[in-house]
Parts: sequence; C-alpha cells; structure tokens
Amino acid sequence: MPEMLLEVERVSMRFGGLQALAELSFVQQAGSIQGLIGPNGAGKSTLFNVIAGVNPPTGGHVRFRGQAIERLPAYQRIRLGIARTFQNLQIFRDLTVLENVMVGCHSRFHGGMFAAMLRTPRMRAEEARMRDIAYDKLELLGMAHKAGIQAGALSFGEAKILEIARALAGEPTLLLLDEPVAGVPHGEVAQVADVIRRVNAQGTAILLVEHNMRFVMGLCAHIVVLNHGCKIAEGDTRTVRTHPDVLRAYLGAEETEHA
Ligand SMILES: Nc1ncnc2c1ncn2[C@@H]1O[C@H](COP(=O)(O)OP(=O)(O)OP(=O)(O)O)[C@@H](O)[C@H]1O
Repeated sequence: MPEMLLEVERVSMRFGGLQALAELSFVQQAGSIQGLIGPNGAGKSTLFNVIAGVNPPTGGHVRFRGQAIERLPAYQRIRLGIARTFQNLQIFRDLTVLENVMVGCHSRFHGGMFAAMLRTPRMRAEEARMRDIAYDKLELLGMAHKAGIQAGALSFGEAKILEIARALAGEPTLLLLDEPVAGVPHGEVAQVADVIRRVNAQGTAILLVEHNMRFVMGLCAHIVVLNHGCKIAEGDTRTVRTHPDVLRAYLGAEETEHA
C-alpha cells in the first residue's frame, strides 16, 4: 500500500469577495506524478501557494505525511520535504549554474552568518558538501557539463531544468512544478519531460501544473481538474479527456493545446 503523502481536505481560499478555492479535496500518494489542470484563473497557483505556505487557507486542512501543515511557515514546509518551482523563471543570472543549485541546499544546512563570514572549518566543510550535492543534482538532470557557466547563458529550457535542480537540492519528497514548459521552445519540451521522469524515478512525488495538455497527459497517470476553484473531475488521462465538464470548461475558456 503506497504511503499517503499529501492530503488536501476541503481547502478554501477567499480573497475579499473572490472565492479562489472552494472546499477542494484530493490526495497524492508518495512517489506518484499527478497533474493539476484547469483554465486560466481556475485556482491552480492559489492551491500551490496554499500547499507551499505562501498563504494559509481560509478553510480546510493540508496534511503532509499525516501532519497538519496549513499553519506552518514556508521554510518549515521546505524542511519537511516540500519544494516548488515558479511560473516565472527565478534564477540568478550572474551566478554559475552550480552556484544556483547550491542556493537550494541552504534549507538543509545550518551554519550561521558569522560562521560563513569567518569561513570556519565547519563552514568550509558544509560548503564542500553543498557543492557535491548540487553537482549530483545537475548530473542526475544531465546538466553537469554546464555547472561552471553563468546561468544567464543557458537556453530557456535549460534554465527551467536548472530551477528543478535547485528545488531538488533540498531532497524533497514532494515537488510542486508550476508550468515547467511555459515558454519553452518546442524542441526542448521533451528534454524537460525526460528530466521530470528522472526525478520521479528517484522516488520524488510530483504535482504538476501545466497548460500544455500533451505534456501533462504524457507524464501523469492521474490528473485533477479545477474550474472556478472547484474540482470538476479527476482520474486517468482517458477519464479526464472525455469528461463532459472538462470539455465544457476548456471550450468556454478557449484553451489551446500548445504542443
Ligand atoms: N493575491 C490575490 N488576491 C486577489 N485575488 C487573487 C490573488 N491570487 C489569485 N487571485 C484570484 O484567484 C483566482 C485564481 O487565480 P490563480 O492564479 O490561482 O489561477 P490559475 O489557475 O493559477 O490561473 P493561471 O492558469 O492563469 O495561472 C483568480 O480569479 C485570481 O484573480
């Protein structure tokens, strides 16, 4: 029996008069890849923010490995094993690729600022360890040969993969990917899909928000569909693709398939 990793239970999110999420419930098993789709404004990013700890929900519960986390600050959730990437690229363009990934290691290390400034032996050892972990992540994602170059010189697809590598540096058990192929040229999409499969093969569960339907259907065995903050369908790709409410929601929103 697979472990229940994430339980979203009747989660609501209200911004003033706007109900962005309405009593939304779903679960995610450890080690699974799950898609979260829905037209613009359906509530996908709001849900990511609730799970990652940007905003507490106005109702309901989020449990991670059985523990209620909906009131925990974001940094504590990272330590528990929840990592995310963002819709808009957030890399440090002037740092090297390796240094960008090392930034993601900080949640796992505890050397203080003074230790860092004084470059104590402990701090130097931590830094060497971070370098090794960061390099391992780049190797896993097929980016080790770019470790020393400036992140600003990467292609857009590589930069999106770099963000995934940085999120992995904290050794998450759940990775939230917010539109990993938005804006990625067609020729690089398969590379990002391959990276996501590799990450998942290492045991990391993935919750994937993406508008590119072919990409989602190719990666996810199970998909949850939101519209106007409510879950309108969930199931395997076939169930979701043929569900009348899903077809109606997408037709109404003029969604297009990018791939
Ligand atoms: N901080 C906020 N304050 C007020 N309203 C918000 C806030 N964040 C989101 N919303 C509203 O909540 C609703 C859901 O937005 P959300 O960004 O979660 O949708 P989405 O499914 O991620 O859309 P997209 O696919 O376009 O990214 C929208 O109506 C949005 O305008």
